[in-house]
Amino acid sequence: MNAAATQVGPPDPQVRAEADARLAGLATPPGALGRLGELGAWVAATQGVVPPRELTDVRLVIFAGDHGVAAHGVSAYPPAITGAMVRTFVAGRAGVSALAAAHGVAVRVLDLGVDDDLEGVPDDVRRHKVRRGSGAIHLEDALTPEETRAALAAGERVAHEEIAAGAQLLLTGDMGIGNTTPAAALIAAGLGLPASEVTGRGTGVDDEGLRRKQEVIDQALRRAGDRVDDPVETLTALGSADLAATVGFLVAAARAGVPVLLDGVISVACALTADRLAPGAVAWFAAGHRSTEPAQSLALDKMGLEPLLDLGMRLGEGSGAVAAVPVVRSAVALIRDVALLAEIAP
Ligand SMILES: Cc1cc2ncn([C@H]3O[C@H](COP(=O)(O)O)[C@@H](O)[C@H]3O)c2cc1C
Ligand SMILES: O=C(O)c1cccnc1
Repeated sequence: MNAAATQVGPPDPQVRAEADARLAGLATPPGALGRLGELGAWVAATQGVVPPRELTDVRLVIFAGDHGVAAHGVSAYPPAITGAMVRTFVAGRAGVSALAAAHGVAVRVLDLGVDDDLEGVPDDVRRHKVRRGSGAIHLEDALTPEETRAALAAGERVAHEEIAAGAQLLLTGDMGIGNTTPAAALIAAGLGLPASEVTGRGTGVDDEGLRRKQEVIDQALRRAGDRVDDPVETLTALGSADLAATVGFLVAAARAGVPVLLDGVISVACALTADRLAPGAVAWFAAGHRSTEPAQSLALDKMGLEPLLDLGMRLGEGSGAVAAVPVVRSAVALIRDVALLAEIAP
């Protein structure tokens, strides 16, 4: 991954204009499709064709890893859950597995930094591993600079593999106890906000846990200092292997011109960081849902993204993105299949 920020061009503006014109000509009153209309036009522009093709190949990649902060009282659950959930994704029995099966979304889980060797789990899951666990970000860097580069490159490689295999729409998911802490820190760093504004309850910490989590984020931001001005340095200081890989994946998808549906606070923190690394990348992203985590809404506002769903979800795993796939498919069906008013008007 080239650390120097290089601009990413938007979905084809001419195709977008053609899609907007088709939308305006459909046998529906202007604006009657609401945001479904705009969403269909956006998909057409990302594909470079009007009407857009049906989204038959939709793929979710879940990046898993452990986080040193999890040993410091920032989560309602113990770190051992991370490895157990990786095995549950492999078995197809997690929350997101049920949604993905219902909506025809392929799921791939990758261990970038789980603090467990995950013996017996398929090699494909483990072959991108960068390290076991990431540093406790209030006390030390999450990663070495070499590990950050390796994780960014791994995410980039995975995006290219999925695109080469035919992905038309990509989704990102996360698994890692404690990961809402580095995600909130990345958002605080990217938006220049204090810990008090970005900290949420994650898996459901009590008031004492929330206070500890805010202190950890505050201490981490103070420790990182002005390194937060650089997105790669931010990942080294405040991120993790799984988050850095997600950033690499998002940058590569945007550069390759493949649209991405984002999930909750972890996915959105990585999208914000990807857009800092590759300005303009955000034009290839849509927001699947609004999470209850405050940092997610702050980052979505900053990126100008309006979530498709608002169901009070706070699961992660890519679940909010997968739940929004039928909405995206609905948008495509409308702009593809509805007659033009000119064809039917007497
Ligand atoms: C059983 C279980 C399944 C999950 N699936 C996703 N998460 C979510 O919760 C964790 C983040 O929240 P925090 O920062 O508070 O630890 C991540 O693992 C995230 O993927 C889960 C958490 C648990 C306990
Ligand atoms: O916003 C999310 O995706 C989220 C919230 C809480 C816990 N895990 C994930």
